[in-house]
Amino acid sequence: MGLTRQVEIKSDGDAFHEIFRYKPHHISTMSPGNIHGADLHEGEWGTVGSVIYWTYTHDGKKKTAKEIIEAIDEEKKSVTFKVVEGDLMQLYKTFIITVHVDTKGENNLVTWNFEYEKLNEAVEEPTTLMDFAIAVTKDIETHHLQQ
Ligand SMILES: CC[C@@H](C)C[C@@H](CC)C(C)C
Repeated sequence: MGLTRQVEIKSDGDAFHEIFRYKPHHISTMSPGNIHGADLHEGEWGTVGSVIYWTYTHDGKKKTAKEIIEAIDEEKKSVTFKVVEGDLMQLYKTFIITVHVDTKGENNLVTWNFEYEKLNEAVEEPTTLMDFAIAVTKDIETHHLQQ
């Protein structure tokens, strides 16, 4: 199962990619209502295999997610996170999040992609988490435009 949403940002696409690759721990200052922290548990920032522990508020509830960076494509400016622990694992067998920035045109197009398997048919599509990702995207854009 998959879910994809795209949103244009007016701020610099390379800077946006850098945030999710090298500085996810900066997002809590840019989107404090959504992201409370991103701690490096293993490896180095921005490397495949590194493990990041997120604390965030989604649907009004405090949640956590432990994610491994599974892939980084510098050329395509994409980062792929595999969720391995936390609230999402109570609903989904697997959950993979890819964030990609297309900086070709004069605008920058951010694409969020969720690939997931539900634990059972009653589990809903993660549309509110996608809304959350878009909200975080816009907060990062606002922060970068203010600089
Ligand atoms: C499911 C945990 C969240 C905090 C993941 C974030 C990107 C990896 C969020 C912005 C979708």
